Amino acid sequence: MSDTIFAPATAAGRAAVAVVRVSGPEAETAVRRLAAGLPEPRRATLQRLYDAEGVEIDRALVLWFPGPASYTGEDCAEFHLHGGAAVVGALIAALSVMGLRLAEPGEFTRRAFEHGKLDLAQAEGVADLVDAETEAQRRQALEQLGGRLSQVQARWREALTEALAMFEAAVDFPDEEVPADVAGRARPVLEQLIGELEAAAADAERGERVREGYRIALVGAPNAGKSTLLNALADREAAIVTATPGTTRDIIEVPMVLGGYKVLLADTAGLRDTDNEIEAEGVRRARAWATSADLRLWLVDGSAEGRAEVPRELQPGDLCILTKRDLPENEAGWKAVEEAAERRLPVMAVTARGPNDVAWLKTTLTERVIDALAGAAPPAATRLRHRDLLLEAAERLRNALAQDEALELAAEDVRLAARALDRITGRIDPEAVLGKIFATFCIGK
Ligand SMILES: Nc1nc2c(c(=O)[nH]1)N(C=O)[C@@H](CNc1ccc(C(=O)N[C@@H](CCC(=O)O)C(=O)O)cc1)CN2
Repeated sequence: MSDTIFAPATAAGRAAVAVVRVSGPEAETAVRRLAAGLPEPRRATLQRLYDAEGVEIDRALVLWFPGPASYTGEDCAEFHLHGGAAVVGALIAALSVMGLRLAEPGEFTRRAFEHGKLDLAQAEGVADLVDAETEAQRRQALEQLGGRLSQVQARWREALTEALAMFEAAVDFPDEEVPADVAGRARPVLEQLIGELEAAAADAERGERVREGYRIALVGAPNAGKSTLLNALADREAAIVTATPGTTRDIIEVPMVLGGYKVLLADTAGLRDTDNEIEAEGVRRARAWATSADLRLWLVDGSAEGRAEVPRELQPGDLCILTKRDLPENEAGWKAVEEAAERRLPVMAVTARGPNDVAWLKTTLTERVIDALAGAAPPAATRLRHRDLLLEAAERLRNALAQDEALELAAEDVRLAARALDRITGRIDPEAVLGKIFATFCIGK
């Protein structure tokens, strides 16, 4: 199998221009065979491309990036073709005939990682940037690609290396001139680090929300007006609306963008006891979605008789929305206001028929999303993978501190914490530890 890969870099479909990329040792040969010659490095050159039979494929812009100064670190070439599917197909066929192979997903970036052009966190930034649909996602991904997480990781890693050097010096050279209170000196360093790691792990949740969407659940009794409000907020008929209670059974998730952030708004089955197996499953799913959501809107038909049950999923900071404000307010509305006051939930009375009400609610939701996700700076950690590794590192350091006099065991815990941090950027550097010992303590001579 060839070590030289190719792939369309642009999406399939009708487009003015399509880009096909090639990376690997055969890239130069491929360009020479297809075009009249090798263009000057990194300079777009208009060339006629021919297949092995001498049939013209296209008049294209060809770019030549000799390694290692290329995206992947290998010899790379790009063909900027006319966007037709047949044009792309003809070039791909010609490259295949030469023995090059179609790249696997992410393989160009993987090669960039393997050649040290990017670390793992930056590679994730590339993936997130390609997926970015909102401004917030774009900013966050660009920070990660730019090495924000890598830089904080390097700072933590440095502190750990120093702490480890102290422990290892005390273990390996007990008779030398090592400061006797080595563990004592390492303690405040590790304590501070644990705090920073745990704070970054908590902040990673913000990063995950930016990537995946802030989740808002519409909950309440059947016929409270959840689907109508969802449609009004989404500005399209996403959910079926009928007068029959229990119409919505599955969860209807509508992606929206509020204030530059991705939001998932979910209409859920009306909460009630039911013998209908399908509806009961819908209620179970509604409760689960609502529990894990970032914000719940408790909808109550303010014009109804009786008293609406308070969903047990409600949390502090949720909103109570009285619907059908265009109808005369009734007992259900008054009772809900009382319940909301008791729980200190803000109340808004709206009608989905009134565009101003819908706009006002949207503004309120936008403020909530911004409050939750826009910090002073974008989060450094942005994925569950980062969060897990940060928490693992913090946990190892807590163990290290609990080792007390057992320096060897403490050193091992610190080493495991370092390994967890290394996995964030995907690199391991044990040489650095030894280097630090001799640099800081001048032992051995
Ligand atoms: N046509 C095209 N546009 C693209 C890309 C691409 O590969 N091709 N990119 C791909 O995702 C992004 C740009 N990222 C790139 C990152 C590094 C290098 C590169 O050649 N790096 C070399 C040289 C750096 C320099 O001279 O400044 C290196 O790192 O050594 C190229 C593109 C977005 N736009």
